[in-house]
Amino acid sequence: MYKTTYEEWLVEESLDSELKKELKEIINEEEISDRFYQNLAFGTGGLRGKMGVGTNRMNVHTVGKVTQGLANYLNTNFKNPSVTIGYDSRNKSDVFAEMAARVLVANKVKVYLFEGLRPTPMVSFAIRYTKSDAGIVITASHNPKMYNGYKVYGPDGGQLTDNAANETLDYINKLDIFKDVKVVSKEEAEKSGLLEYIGKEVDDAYYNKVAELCVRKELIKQKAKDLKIIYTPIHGSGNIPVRELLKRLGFTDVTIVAEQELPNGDFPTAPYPNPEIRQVFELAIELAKKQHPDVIFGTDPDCDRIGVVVNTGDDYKVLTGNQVGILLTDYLLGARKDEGKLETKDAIIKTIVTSDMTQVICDYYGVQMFDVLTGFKYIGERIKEFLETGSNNFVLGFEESYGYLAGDFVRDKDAVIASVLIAEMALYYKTQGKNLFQALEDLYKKHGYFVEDLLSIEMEGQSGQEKIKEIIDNLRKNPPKQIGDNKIVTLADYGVRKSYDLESGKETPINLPSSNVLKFILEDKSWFVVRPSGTEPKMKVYFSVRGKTREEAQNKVEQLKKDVQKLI
Ligand SMILES: O=P(O)(O)OC[C@H]1O[C@H](O)[C@H](O)[C@@H](O)[C@@H]1O
Repeated sequence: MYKTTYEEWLVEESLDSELKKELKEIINEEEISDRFYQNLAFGTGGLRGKMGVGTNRMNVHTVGKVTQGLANYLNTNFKNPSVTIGYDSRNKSDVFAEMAARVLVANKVKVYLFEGLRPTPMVSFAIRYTKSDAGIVITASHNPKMYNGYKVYGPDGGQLTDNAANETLDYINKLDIFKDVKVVSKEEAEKSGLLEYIGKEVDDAYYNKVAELCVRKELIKQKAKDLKIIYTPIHGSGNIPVRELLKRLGFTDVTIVAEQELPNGDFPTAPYPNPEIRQVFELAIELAKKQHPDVIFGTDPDCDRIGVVVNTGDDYKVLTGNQVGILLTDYLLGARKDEGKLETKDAIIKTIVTSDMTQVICDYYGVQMFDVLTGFKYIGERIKEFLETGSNNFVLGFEESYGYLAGDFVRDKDAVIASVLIAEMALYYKTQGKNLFQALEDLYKKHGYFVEDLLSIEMEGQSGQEKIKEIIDNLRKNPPKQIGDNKIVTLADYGVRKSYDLESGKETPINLPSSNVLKFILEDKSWFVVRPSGTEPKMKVYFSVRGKTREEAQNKVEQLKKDVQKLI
C-alpha cells in the first residue's frame, strides 16, 4: 500500500521542489515505508511528527491538507470564520504558518498571523482578543529539532475538543493531498484583505493581563529588584515576553544565558529542548556559579513549559514539575488567605498522573481539587465549565510535565505567567529568609513526604506502538495483585472508565473521557500509572509514593520502580 502512495508522490508535479529532491534521494525501503505507511495522525493535539517528505511527515503538503480540512470544518460551522496563527522558533515553523495562512485565505477564511515568533500561550490569548473561531500554533513544543507540529485551538483559546477534532478529521480524510488543497500565494493573500498581521497591540494587552495576576503587588513593588534571576529561553520564543514582564514588574536583576538567548531551530546547546531534562540547565548552572542567582528559569521553545533551579547555598537543585506545582499551589492559596481572598469554591486542577500532595494541600486550605486526564486541554475545559456555571474560582492548573496556568485569559499552560508567579513566590520566601527548596522542605514536614518519579521507555515506529499497546493490554487483562512486597488494592482503568477493587471485585465508574491509561493503587495509597505518550514514541510509567521521612519515601519509590520494571 505505502508503495503506491510513494510512487504517486514520485511523479506528482505539484510536489514542493525541495521535498521532491529529498524523495529522490531516499533509497532505503524501511525509510520509504515509514514515511508513507500512514498519514501523520491528526488527533486532539493536532499533528506532530518528524519533518520531511512523505504522508507520515510534517511538510507543506501535510500542513496544507490539514488546513484545508480545518477550513472546511470552519466554513460549515461558522459564518465568515477567522483564525489566529502563531509559531515558535523551530526550523520551518514560519514556513508552515505561512502555508496555513495561504490555504485559509484561499478558502475565504480571515487570518490573524503573528508577525514573528510567539509563545503558544500568547496565541491562546490572541484567539479571544481577535475574536477568532480557531487558532493554530506551529510547534513541536519540547521535542528534538527534527520534529514539528500543528496544534489547533477552539474559539475559547483552549485546545480543540475531541468532538471538534473528530469532525475536522472527517473533513481531512475526504481530501486528496494534492488535488483538493486550495492555496494562494503570499502576495495574493496579503492583497486579499483577509490576511492581517498582528503583534504589538496584542502583546501589550497580554502583558497587562499577566502583570495583574500577581498577588502580593506591594511586595513586588518594593522588593522585586532584590531577587536575582538567571533565565534561559533555550533558543525559543520566551526570550522577549518573559524578560519584558519581569522588567515591567521590577525584577531588574535578570541575566540571560547568552548562548541560548536567540531563537535557533537547531537547538545547538540543548538537543532535547525540554526543561524536564537537566542538560538544558548546564550552561545556566555554569553561569550561576559566577553570578549566584536565587533562581534559574528555563522555558521550552514554544514557552509553555518552565523548569526551575534553586540556589540552596551550596548547590543548584533542579525542582521537578510536581514540586513547582506543589509550591505554587500552597503559595497562591496561602497568599489569597493572607489577603482575605480565599474562598471555599477556589479550585486547583491537576492531572491524574500529578502529585497527590496537591489534594492534601487543598484539604488544608479547605478548597476543591479536580483531577483530569493528561493534557492541558482538559484543564482548559474545566476552566471553561467553572466560568459557565460559576461553580468554582480557578486558581491554578498544572501538570507534572512542567506546565502551569493561572488566570482565565489563556487556556493552555503558560510559562510566561508561570515565570512571573514563581518569581513572586521566590521573592516572598526570600524576604522570609528561605529559598524555594527550604520552602518545599517545610511543606513536606507539614504534610508528609511525597516523592514522584517517571520512567519513559522509548519504542520507535509502528512496531514500537504495537508493543506499547500489547504491554498495556496485557496488564489490563491480567492485572497484578501484588508488586514486590506490596498488595495492589485498586486498578483504575481509564480506558473502560471503571475502577476495580481487586479484592472484592467491586466496580466504581470513572467520570472522565476514555483514555488508554491504567493506574495501580497500593495499600498505602502509593501508585503507578502506565500510559502511551501522546506526543513521543514512548511508554510512560509514573510513580507516586508517600513516607514519613524523605529517606523512607525515596527508598519506597526506588523499590517500586524496580518492581514495576520487572513486571513490564
Ligand atoms: O502525551 P505525553 O507525551 O505524555 O505529553 C503530554 C503533554 O503533551 C502536550 O505537551 C500537552 O500540551 C500537555 O498538556 C501534556 O501534558
